[in-house]
Amino acid sequence: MFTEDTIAAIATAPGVGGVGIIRVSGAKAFPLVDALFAGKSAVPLTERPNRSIQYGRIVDPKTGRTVDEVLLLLMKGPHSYTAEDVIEIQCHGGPVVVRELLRLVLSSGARLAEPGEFTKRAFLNGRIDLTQAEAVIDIIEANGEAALGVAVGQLDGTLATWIRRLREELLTMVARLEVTIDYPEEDIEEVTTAEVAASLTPIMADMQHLLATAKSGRMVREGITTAIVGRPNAGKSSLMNALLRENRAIVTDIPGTTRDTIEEGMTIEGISLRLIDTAGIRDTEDIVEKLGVERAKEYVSAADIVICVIDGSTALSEEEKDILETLKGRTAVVFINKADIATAITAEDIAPYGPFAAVAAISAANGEGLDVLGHVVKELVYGGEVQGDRGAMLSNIRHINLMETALALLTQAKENLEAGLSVDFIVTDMRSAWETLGDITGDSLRESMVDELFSRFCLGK
Ligand SMILES: Nc1nc2c(c(=O)[nH]1)N(C=O)[C@@H](CNc1ccc(C(=O)N[C@@H](CCC(=O)O)C(=O)O)cc1)CN2
Ligand SMILES: Nc1nc2c(ncn2[C@@H]2O[C@H](COP(=O)(O)OP(=O)(O)OP(=O)(O)O)[C@@H](O)[C@H]2O)c(=O)[nH]1
Ligand SMILES: [Mg+2]
Repeated sequence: MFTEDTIAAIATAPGVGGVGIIRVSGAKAFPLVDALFAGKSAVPLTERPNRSIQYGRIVDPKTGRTVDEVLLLLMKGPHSYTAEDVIEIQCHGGPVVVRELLRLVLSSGARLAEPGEFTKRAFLNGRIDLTQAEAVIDIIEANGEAALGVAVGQLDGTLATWIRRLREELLTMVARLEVTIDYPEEDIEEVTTAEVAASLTPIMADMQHLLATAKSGRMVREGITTAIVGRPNAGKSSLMNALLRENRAIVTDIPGTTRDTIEEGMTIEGISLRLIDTAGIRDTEDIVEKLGVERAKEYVSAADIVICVIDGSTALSEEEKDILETLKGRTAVVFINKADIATAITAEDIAPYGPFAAVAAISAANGEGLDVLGHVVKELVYGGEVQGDRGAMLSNIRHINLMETALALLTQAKENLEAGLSVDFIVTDMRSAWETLGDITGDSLRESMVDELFSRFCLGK
């Protein structure tokens, strides 16, 4: 265990709430809080049952005044969140009470915790690995039920277990190769290199399998950028409002109403979407509208999903045909809008420009047909071979990059093995791959990386 400062912070969100929590962690947590606590019993907190709840008051020792009526949660290390002695002071949830209690704890010898420091201690004390610590941030920042599911899955250590197994297997192979360096008898080396090359194959397949989850993992974790495009007056802003169920964007019957892009978040099937309403695409002399049209095109090229809104009350215009042409190879949904008043365009008219993820007649005015979007989102995220919640999943770009690097190193090592290159080269690449995988879990500890990572946490976590 680390003999470090005792740290304290407010663990609950700022503002008014039912209960507020001040968390104290470190070797002095128990005596420090004891000096402020007054309950019925005179038994010191250290001698009371571990993991018990104690009722009493927090009293300012300088003035003798009661600050609040509280419950204390006693958790002795190593079985606590930080794996150190932890006391939580649960008080009434007002900003002033919470601040006063924190002030008292700090003036009694605790130091204000840095952002993420409680979780960092849990990591440094070996209770959790880096992927689990990152899962804690992801749980807090989850943008929808799906992202929460992925984060909770990572918190239980599934990903870490996978990676540790891969590392063990690599290390075994490295050891076998190193023997041939020490005893360079030709025949042993030949047999060993052939065997190692063969056993690299399933390891690399596992890594590829894990990387195959990355695309959907990332979309779930980060949300899906969805751009709404179409010609002026097609009903893009009306669609945006219908999806959000609020009058967010201005709607008029004047073509060219939306000039700048408008962004808003929503969840669909538990997955977070970043909806972007854009300026109707047309040739225009108006400088502001022209810039809006350029911006619309940029957003379309960067989007995960493009929703193309077509005005279904009149025949397909040349502008609309051009827009449809630009969607080749994209995940695109074509909504033939205004189905409540007319159906001058059918799905068959659109099909030749496809394939599209979906083509549907809708009405932004009455909401008809909009549920198609949910199916498209689900198919995009969970479709194909990768399922959402089975086994380990990669969703964090840091993990994805490291996994790709490790795989590239092993690919190199395998090629070199097969080409009969010196075993020293191969061992170097395999060791690098082993270290790189260790950066994912934090087993190959690099301090600057760890500091950077925990600084992204919020205070009190
Ligand atoms: N009041 C409160 N609620 C909270 C937390 C907290 O710290 N305090 N947590 C976080 O902020 C989360 C819970 N996470 C926790 C994780 C591990 C341990 C813990 O004591 N682990 C020990 C004992 C495990 C056991 O009893 O099986 C261990 O791992 O050894 C506690 C909380 C969510 N809710
Ligand atoms: N009947 C009917 N009218 C609609 C529907 N959707 C939009 N409209 C009308 O079409 C006109 C244009 O709607 P907007 O949502 O502003 O169109 P837009 O595509 O955002 O237009 P720009 O911002 O100019 O590019 C408005 O008068 C809307 O009331 C629909 O589903 N049915
Ligand atoms: Mg608009």
